[in-house]
Amino acid sequence: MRKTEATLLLVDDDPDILFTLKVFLKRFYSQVITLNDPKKILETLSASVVDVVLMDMNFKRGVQTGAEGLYWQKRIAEVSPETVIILMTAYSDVSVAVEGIKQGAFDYVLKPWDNDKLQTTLSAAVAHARSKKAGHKLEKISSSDFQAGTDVIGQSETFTQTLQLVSKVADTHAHVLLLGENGTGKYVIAKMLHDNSSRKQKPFIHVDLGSLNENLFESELFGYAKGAFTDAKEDSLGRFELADGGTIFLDEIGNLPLQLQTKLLSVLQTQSVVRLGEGRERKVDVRIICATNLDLHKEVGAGNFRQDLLYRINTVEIELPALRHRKTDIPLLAEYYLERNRKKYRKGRLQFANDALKAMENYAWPGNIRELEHLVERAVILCDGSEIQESDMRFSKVVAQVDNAENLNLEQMEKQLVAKALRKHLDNISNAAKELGLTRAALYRRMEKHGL
Ligand SMILES: Nc1ncnc2c1ncn2[C@@H]1O[C@H](COP(=O)(O)OP(=O)(O)OP(=O)(O)O)[C@@H](O)[C@H]1O
Repeated sequence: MRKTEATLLLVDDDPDILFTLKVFLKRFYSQVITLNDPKKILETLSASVVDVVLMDMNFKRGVQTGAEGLYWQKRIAEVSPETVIILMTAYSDVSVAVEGIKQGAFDYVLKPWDNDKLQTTLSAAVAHARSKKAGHKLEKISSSDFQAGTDVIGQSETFTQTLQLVSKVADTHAHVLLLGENGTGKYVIAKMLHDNSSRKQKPFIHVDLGSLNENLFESELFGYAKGAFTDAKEDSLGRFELADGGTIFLDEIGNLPLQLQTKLLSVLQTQSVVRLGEGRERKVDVRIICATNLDLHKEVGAGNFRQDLLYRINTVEIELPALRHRKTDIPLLAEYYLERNRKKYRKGRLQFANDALKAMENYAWPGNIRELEHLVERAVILCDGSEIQESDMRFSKVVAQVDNAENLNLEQMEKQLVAKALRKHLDNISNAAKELGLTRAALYRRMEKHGL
């Protein structure tokens, strides 16, 4: 078994407990440090990057108040805010551990511990430590090296809660359903779930179900045997088999026609696929993550989506907030994309004027982060001076009214926006899609839906 790259720090005054824990945890984690004296915690944190501290709450014989544990928890948070803390306590002292959680500890473990439960808690804590680090990169925004598409930006309360949920479920087998408007980061979060799971060394396969027609659906997902149809010159693996041992991300699942939903359900039930033109079942070990911008519960009510399929895929539902509902993240994201594009287009010093930042915060962002990304990129390209003004941002006027018009029928609003973008770009799909913050496939689907 491959060990997870993570450093754990175990603190307990009982050497036997430290020894037993260390022997067990060394099987799973690359580095396990032990301390029998909490006074050495701060020194250790300054010498090593510690992902998770697992700490007893009482260090003096006969003292069971937990006050020491709470004290050290606070000190750890001050010197190493990215480190995640798990408290260890006896059953009789759970109330103190709960107080620790209120003060920011990730979780607590009861003594005597159960090895499986301990390992589950620790792996969730390690995943959480990773997402904390990802969020923390923000503070280094002007100096960090950006890697296209890999940073997950956001510190608002709403988004932090989402990340906490992500870290809790990442390293489990739970099927996850990601909900949220276009461009809210469903793909990014799906990848994050995979990267923080024990499947991370195996493939992450993305399938845009909305762009597969009925003919392609089976051959793409389940594969085919040579001769299954005219162009099938040789055997071919489907996406499920490609994802074996890893994760398959079924995007736009809400757009899957009913007859294909039945086929997908059968794969999920049997955990096996049958290649087109072949009789035998092939077992696959795949974690399923699905995403949609539709309200699937409503779609079930309307008879457009199978309830049994919904229950198969939504063990955990994670709702990604629209950008207009995480306003404090707008300047962070804008700065992030400004810096990235400034480097990409080799521009010198460049910053947002106050009016541009204000306008961004007040804008409705119907295309969410993808729209912001495109708008900032365009502004960086077009801006001649060293300050991006509101006028460089080119917000869509109709879109700007969306927030005030939230009570209006969203379908009508969407139709209006799509029609306007098409008119403006003289039916050029790529440009209209870019302006709306949609993929070309997503725009086509909306055109079809609204009969445009
Ligand atoms: N938290 C984030 N920090 C930085 N960039 C982000 C974040 N979330 C999303 N993005 C960027 O926003 C864009 C859209 O994200 P993504 O494709 O994950 O959204 P989506 O919800 O899957 O969209 P759609 O529903 O249209 O498929 C991507 O370029 C992505 O890199």
